[in-house]
Amino acid sequence: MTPAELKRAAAARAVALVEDGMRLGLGTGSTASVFVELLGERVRSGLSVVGVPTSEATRRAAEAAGIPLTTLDDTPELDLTVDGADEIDPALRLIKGGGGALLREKIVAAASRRMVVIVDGAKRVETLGRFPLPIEVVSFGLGATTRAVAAAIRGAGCDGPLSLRRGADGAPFLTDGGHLILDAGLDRIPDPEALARALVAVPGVVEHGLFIGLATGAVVAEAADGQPRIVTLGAA
Ligand SMILES: O=C[C@H](O)[C@H](O)[C@H](O)COP(=O)(O)O
Repeated sequence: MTPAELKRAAAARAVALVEDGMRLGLGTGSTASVFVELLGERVRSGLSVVGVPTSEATRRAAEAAGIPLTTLDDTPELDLTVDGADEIDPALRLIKGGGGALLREKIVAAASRRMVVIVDGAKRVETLGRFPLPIEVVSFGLGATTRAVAAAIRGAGCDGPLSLRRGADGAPFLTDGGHLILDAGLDRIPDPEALARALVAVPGVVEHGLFIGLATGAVVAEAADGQPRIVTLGAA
């Protein structure tokens, strides 16, 4: 089974959780984009929902799929957000932001009663940190902010290189909010809560990719005898 087939299986299972009239958060990334595509098929068959996209890319995909969109200004409380993740641990703690959408994703997840994560089995880890942790920062004061972030990371019992994310053209990657991303190669994050607290205390840090206490469930698609096997975690 390819990762793409597993992502599709997880997304298909999550689409079945959507009920008529729901207000949805629409995640970002390759797995969430399959969810948006499949949700669009249900909408075109008569399902009535509204969605808040977590990125400009998802906005474009949702519009193309015919999904009615709203904003958190008009719809400040959502019923369900479905989103991918870069890592998920047994406590449903996540690393997100590999695609740079972590800020809007976290705002949307926090506004949702439920957040269901859709991943292929390779994203499951015992300890978060193998995937570099994205940290969104403002460009003003980047040198000083980077030093302060490094100190916060060490203070939380972690260590590893910080690198400024760049696009394919070599220029610094800019998020939808116009910010920069530092990727922290930590390998292991023994205390994600402590690291999260330390990072948000640094002036210049806008958000980080640790999602703690936000996911209420997960749909994990694993390969078993050439077929996708769905494992659900939490309430999913
Ligand atoms: O910023 C991107 C998001 O957090 C994605 O949900 C995450 O990177 C997972 O993406 P994918 O489903 O493409 O692995």
